Amino acid sequence: MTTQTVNFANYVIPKGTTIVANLWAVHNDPDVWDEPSKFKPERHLDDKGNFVQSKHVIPFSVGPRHCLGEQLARMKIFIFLVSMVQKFEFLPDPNEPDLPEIDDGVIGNGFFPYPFNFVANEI
Ligand code: HEM
Repeated sequence: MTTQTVNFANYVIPKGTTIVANLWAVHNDPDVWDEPSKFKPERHLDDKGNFVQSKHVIPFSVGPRHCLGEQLARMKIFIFLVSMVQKFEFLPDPNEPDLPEIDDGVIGNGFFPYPFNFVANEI
């Protein structure tokens, strides 16, 4: 929250305004990412297939107010996803095979895809 009125890039931000960083814009910056709205996990691999960390991927934000729960969240997401893909095969719902576009969704506190159904078959 601004503690005083701020002049920034031709905008006047009044005292007491809550500021939220637009991390979606960072993750979809066409100056950094080739076709940012396309699902291309290989963009994070080098030519030997090793993962390459990028300073432009900041879902937990950066700086003094970055997420305090980052390590816990990363561990939980890893354990959850690995457990799921070890036990299930995920397939599109045959009754609704068209998945929503990856860049189409609802903007709020984050950017969320529209709901869709899928089938999980136990392996
Ligand atoms: C995928 C999961 C999560 C994501 C993507 C995420 C993301 C973020 C982001 C972007 C911020 C900075 C918000 C801002 O601009 O002020 C933040 C702050 C924070 N997060 Fe998370 N978070 C996650 C999970 C968690 C968990 C599991 C915890 C606690 C158990 C947590 C605790 C916090 C706290 C305490 C702050 C405030 C830090 C401060 O203002 O100094 N987060 N988080």
